Amino acid sequence: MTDTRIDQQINAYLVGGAVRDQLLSRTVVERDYVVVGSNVQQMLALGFSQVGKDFPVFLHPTTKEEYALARTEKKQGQGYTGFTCYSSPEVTLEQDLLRRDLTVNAMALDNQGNIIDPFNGQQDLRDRILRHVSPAFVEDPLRVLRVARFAARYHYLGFTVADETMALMSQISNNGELITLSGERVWKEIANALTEQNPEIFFQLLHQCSALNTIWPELDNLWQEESTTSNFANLAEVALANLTQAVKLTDKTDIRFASLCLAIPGLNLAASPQDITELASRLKLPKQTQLLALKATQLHSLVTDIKQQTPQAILSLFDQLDVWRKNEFFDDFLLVCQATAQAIENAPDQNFTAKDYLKTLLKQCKTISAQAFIAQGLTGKAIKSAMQAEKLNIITNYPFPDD
Ligand SMILES: Nc1ccn([C@@H]2O[C@H](COP(=O)(O)OP(=O)(O)OP(=O)(O)O)[C@@H](O)[C@H]2O)c(=O)n1
Repeated sequence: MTDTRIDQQINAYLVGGAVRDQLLSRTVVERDYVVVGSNVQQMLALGFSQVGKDFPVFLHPTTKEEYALARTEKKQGQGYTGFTCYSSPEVTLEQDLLRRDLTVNAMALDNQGNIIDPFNGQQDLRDRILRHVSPAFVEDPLRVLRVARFAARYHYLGFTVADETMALMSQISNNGELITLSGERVWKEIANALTEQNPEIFFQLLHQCSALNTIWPELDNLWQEESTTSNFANLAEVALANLTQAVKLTDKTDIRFASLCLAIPGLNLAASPQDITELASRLKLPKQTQLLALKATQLHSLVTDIKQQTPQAILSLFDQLDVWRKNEFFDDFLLVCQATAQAIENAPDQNFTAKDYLKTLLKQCKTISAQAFIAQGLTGKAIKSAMQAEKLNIITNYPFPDD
């Protein structure tokens, strides 16, 4: 509910993603406003609370939506943080829109429903083009990742990046500006891109403009690595096919991320878990994301070659995945294996029997409880040994079914 008394006293415009998504008939998740002709004192007097520390952003007293004073930005130092913001009642709406990244993000809507569109964002929306607003685009290297992310999000609508914008993205990347982005920022963009409908577009574009080379060189190298399967020209195609299949199977970022990791040869070896750890510290991966990528790269081949596994190897797989305590983690691990297996076979709808087999086995193994052995008088380590033996027995008596 908006408070009309407050809204009548300021000159506010809906801006950015909300206008863009409204025009695309997509659900608007967040509404941001720009306020023209006001100042900090007036906003506070109207009951807004200030939240921005680098520039004046306020929360509306009733809706809690974000209202920022119109501002200009000027690049000072290197990288993402080197900006000076200037806000004053004289800064116009057009000046505020000019500092923005893409024309489709640089439109405003007034409270009468009029669209203010000085950079032809509506035309670019109709033409399905992501185009930068001004040469100042290059002042913020994060925009390289943002544009790739928007391209991934709107790919299903036919959006592409304008050639001249791609040229600026390459320029930023080749000038080494991406190094100034913190691991956290980069991971945030990657994680967001992974939630989109076509995240493979994000990585493809970042490769094309030479950004991937800096932010995730191990993945970028795959474009040079030949694939051993005839379905794919190089390992990058394998990685992106894994990801595309993972997207079909799940919304979970961790699974989608791990499916990409499986195509990276260095990470694929059980003997080199430190590779993931190194990647994790560089990209500031959340613990769970790291753990799934690590376990999936180390252990997925046991599932791919399930027919060759001894009962001991299967039990060891269960133990290493801590399946006795972590149901959901095991399910996630199996989905990573499934995505890769189906992608490699180029059979997205094929049954992944290894998953059903392992889940059934696990269910049976979980019926074994310590109680029965305690009742037999066993104590301490003997209980654990007896339980392991019983689990092995179950696995031995339930081999993987022949085709
Ligand atoms: N590096 C950035 C970040 C933001 N913006 C501008 O600030 C607006 C709001 O930013 P944000 O909320 O991050 O993006 P949205 O466009 O709302 O996108 P999303 O749907 O992902 O939230 C953008 O539309 C854009 O006009 C920008 O120009 N450059």
